Amino acid sequence: LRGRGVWRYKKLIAGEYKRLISINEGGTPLIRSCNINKNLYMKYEGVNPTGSFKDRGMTVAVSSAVSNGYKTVIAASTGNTAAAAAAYAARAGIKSFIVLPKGKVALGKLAQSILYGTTIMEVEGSFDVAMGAVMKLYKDLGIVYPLNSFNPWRLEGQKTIAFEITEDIGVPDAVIVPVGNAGNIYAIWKGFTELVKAGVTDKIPRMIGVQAEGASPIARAFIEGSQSPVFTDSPETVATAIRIGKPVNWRKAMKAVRESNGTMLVVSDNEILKAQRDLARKEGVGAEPASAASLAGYYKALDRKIISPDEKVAIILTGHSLKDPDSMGKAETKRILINPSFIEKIILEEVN
Ligand SMILES: Cc1ncc(COP(=O)(O)O)c(/C=C/C(=O)C(=O)O)c1O
Repeated sequence: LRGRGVWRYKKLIAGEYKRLISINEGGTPLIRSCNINKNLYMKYEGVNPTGSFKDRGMTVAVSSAVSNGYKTVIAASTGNTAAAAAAYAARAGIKSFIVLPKGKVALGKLAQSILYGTTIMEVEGSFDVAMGAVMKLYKDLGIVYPLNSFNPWRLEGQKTIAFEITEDIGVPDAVIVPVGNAGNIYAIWKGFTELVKAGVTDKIPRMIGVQAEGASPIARAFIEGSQSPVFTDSPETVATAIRIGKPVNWRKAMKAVRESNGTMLVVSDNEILKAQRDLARKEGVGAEPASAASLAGYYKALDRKIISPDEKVAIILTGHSLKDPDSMGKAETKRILINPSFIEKIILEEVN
């Protein structure tokens, strides 16, 4: 394997692997902002093989599955876990099943899952109905290997985001992560704590989790200071990747945020869509709405003086814009039907 990406850190990834299933995931660019704030860095996970950070966890989890003789993997998903599970299972030559909330998965992710040839099972209701079914099934059947982020090997892969950021810019003052099922914020925090334990670094960034207003059980609990979240059966947000009402890893997320002296923030769908346009139109970076929640969270953190403009901050852009064409269509831009002879006139009007 080339010396970049997730398996560059093989020695720091727990577990023994007879076989590595890799599509050269990881090693993603950390892009410095040029028009929002020079102290802001964007970890662009959209350039992973299936277009989201999920590939980092999937390479480890599927390598673990095949190394332990599993021939069948399963995952509930809002879309990105599904696409990644399908791709890595295909590469491993094993069968994959994904369970999706019917009609609630962004088009790009559904199309990917179809292309990769997984078996798609759709359920009525939210992602949480799918998650509940998978949890029950793998406990009862035992013949399928679960790929959701309660699977520790997923987190072993995703923690490499922390290693790469540290190699690029050192330990930031804060890291802002969009939170759905809540595995990723914990995995990234775990990565930073392991670097301190290994004596490589001497500080942990403040971990700031961002949830969408209509799907924010953990953020609300954190803000209200209550011990456990109030789950919802009907999460709602344009950021369909994080439209999760009963996050399985909520305890882990709370631990990461509390122990890093971080916080949780709630952002509205409008703030998410504005942030998505800002990423594209100020930085040239195309991200899906859930990813843009981290920029919306950055704006809110600046506004509330949770972060100061001169602090070094990394935001995790978890998925590519192509995942969710419908959300891009919500943006507006000038689009005119013209007679070709008018092109010069229009351009001269626009640029003068
Ligand atoms: C683009 C994007 N951004 C953020 C998250 C939240 O990460 P977690 O808090 O670790 O869940 C997801 C999660 C998606 C799924 O849970 C799934 O694909 O089933 C995502 O796809």
